[in-house]
Formats: sequence, C-alpha cells, structure tokens
Amino acid sequence: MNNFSVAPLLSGFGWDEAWAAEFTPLTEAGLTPARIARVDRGQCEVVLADPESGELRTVRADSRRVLDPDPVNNPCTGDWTAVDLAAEPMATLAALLPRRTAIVRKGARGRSEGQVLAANIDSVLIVVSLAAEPDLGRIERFLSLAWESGAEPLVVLTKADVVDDAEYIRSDVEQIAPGVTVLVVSAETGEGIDVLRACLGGSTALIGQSGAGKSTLTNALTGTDTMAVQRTRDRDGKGRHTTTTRELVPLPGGGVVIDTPGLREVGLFGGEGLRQAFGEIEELAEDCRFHDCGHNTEPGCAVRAALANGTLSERRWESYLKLQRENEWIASRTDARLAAARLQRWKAMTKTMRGPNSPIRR
Ligand SMILES: Nc1nc2c(ncn2[C@@H]2O[C@H](COP(=O)(O)OP(=O)(O)OP(=O)(O)O)[C@@H](O)[C@H]2O)c(=O)[nH]1
Ligand SMILES: [Zn+2]
Repeated sequence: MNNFSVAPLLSGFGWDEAWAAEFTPLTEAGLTPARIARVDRGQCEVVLADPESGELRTVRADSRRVLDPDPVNNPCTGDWTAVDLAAEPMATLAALLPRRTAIVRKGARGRSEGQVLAANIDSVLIVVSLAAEPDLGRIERFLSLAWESGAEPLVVLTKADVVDDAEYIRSDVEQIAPGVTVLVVSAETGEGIDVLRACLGGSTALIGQSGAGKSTLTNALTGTDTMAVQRTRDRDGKGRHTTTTRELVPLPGGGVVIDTPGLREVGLFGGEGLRQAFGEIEELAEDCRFHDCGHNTEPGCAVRAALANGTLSERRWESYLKLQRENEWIASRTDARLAAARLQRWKAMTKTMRGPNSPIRR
C-alpha cells in the first residue's frame, strides 16, 4: 500500500481525525475507508481514496458480508465502511463503522423494525413545498424525526416563486419550530439558495414528501456541474462509473448532500426527538404544580393555563399528544440497543484485525 494520506481527499466527504483513529487497525489490515453513496440489493456504491493512485474513486462493492437480520443495522447512504478492494470477484464491504447520527423512521406496514434514511449527517433539511398549504402537523412530525437523528434540523420552504405570501407562511412555521432556522428558497429563481448554502456544513440530508422539491434543491445546491454525468475511469480500465444515480453528492465548497426518497408516511421511532421538537411544551410542564401532572384537570397546571390564555395553541397541543400516543408503540428504545450491538461487533472486528489470525490479506 502506498504511503499517502486519505485524509485530505476524503475530508470533503466528512472524513475526520476521529474516524481515522477508529479506522487505524483496519488500515493496518489492508482495508480501505469508504463512504456509502448508494445502496442497492446486495451491493453498494462507495466513495474512497484509491490506495494505489491516491485519487477519489466510486466503486461498487458487495455488501452481503455485512448484512444484518435487523434492517436498521444494514448499510445505508452516509455510512462509513471498511472495503476489501482485493476481494474476488469484486470489492467487498468488510465492516460498517458505528454511526454518529442516523435518521430512523418506523418501518413500513406496522413492522417493529425501523428504517434508516441517512447516516452520519450533521444537519437535516426538512423540505416543504410552498405550492400547497403547508401541513403544520406533518412538519412537526418531520422535526421530531430530525431531532431524534442527533443532527440539527432546518426547515426549507421551497418553490417560493409560486406564492406571494411566503413570509407569512415562514412566520407560521417558525412558531411551531422552536430553535430551528426556517428559510424560504426557490430552486427555480435561485432565491435564498446562497443563504441556505451558508447554513450548511459537513453532511446534510434532505427529507420531505414526494414532490416537495428535494432533488431539484440538491441540484441547486451542488450546481449542475457536479450533478452532470461525471465519469471516472476505472483503475483497470474495465469500465466507467457515472455519478448521476448517487444519493450522496459532494458540495462544491466541501461537505455532502444526501437526497432521500420522498416519504408518504413518517412513523416516529423513538421519543427524545419529540420532546425536542415540542421543547416549549416540555418547559411549560415543568411549571405545573404537580411533578406528575397529567395536564387535564389538575390545579396549577401550566399547560392548561397556556391553552386558556392562548400562548399554547390547541392545534399544537393536540399534535403533541397524537405523536406521543404513536410513540408509545415503541415500548423499548430498540434503536439504542441496536447501536450498542453494532458497537460491540465493531470492537470485536477491530480486535480480530489486530490479532495474529487476521482474515485479511496484507
Ligand atoms: N416552481 C418551482 N417548481 C419547483 C421548484 N423546485 C422543484 N420544483 C418542481 O417540483 C416538482 C418536484 O420536484 P422534485 O425535486 O422532483 O421533488 P422531490 O422532493 O425530489 O420528489 P421525489 O423524488 O418524488 O421525492 C418538479 O416538477 C420540479 O420541477 C421551485 O423552486 N419552483
Ligand atoms: Zn400540567
């Protein structure tokens, strides 16, 4: 292996000293760090710094070795992974690094498992179209999901070019998004795009309903040059890769954007995010006379008082209760348990790599 540092090449993709430190035993075992740009059945597209040429490359890799019975633990766009480039017949994922953050929604059709939309992100852009009347309840739901991920949420009201009252809508949305920046943009006219770009750093995931304008916004942020069919020649000349189908796209000034598929239903998975999304209600409840106030008929209830004097809207309160009821379905914090299991597996793996029986060719 050539003696060059992958750090400068991969830093634009979010690689940093902490990742590198975690990865050290695997580098010694001949594995290459890579970030997952797209997931397909049994395979992934990963971005890596080629250990021989020292250039950035997009590579297809077999992911079957790291598949897990629980879908939450499976490779996801944004995951950092260890790739065995020497594996035959094709490059193979040998391990997944523990995640720092992840957007996890409840799996489809009442399944108990979660579904990961993006991993290792620093901010979550909740993309909402101004072309239709914004559904505040849905935005609250997305905000809870975003807070739960561990990344910082931002609301982006897009298609500003089709309405004249964007600023009114923005102040309505600000009311229901305490502590969150709400921006108005248009991918069509470019309005607000520079301001949005200035808010972004590191890895950003876009979430929202189908048709909200996520892909168009991704294009506007990354610039058409980046999204245009960009080809890199395979090291062995066998073929060429295009990046048009990637979900993880680099930003011109560093950092990446992860576009996620449009979501029709967003079931929450975990409750901490809900408490953050409704932070002002949590604060109100602290002023109730009784520590275990049910906010119904108890004397000295600060929530009831706020509802009575209008500082807390009935709609917001109902929305909070609804999401809370939904969350009670998740009896235990399974996501925390899964993250712990994954960390254990990672530790076992790095230990084996260090040992005399390392399975990886040097
Ligand atoms: N007028 C206007 N139209 C926009 C804007 N952004 C997106 N659109 C249009 O809205 C439609 C949906 O945009 P997409 O970017 O495909 O939406 P998406 O959120 O990626 O949708 P999915 O891929 O289904 O999740 C397209 O017809 C876009 O041309 C905008 O700023 N202004
Ligand atoms: Zn109360």
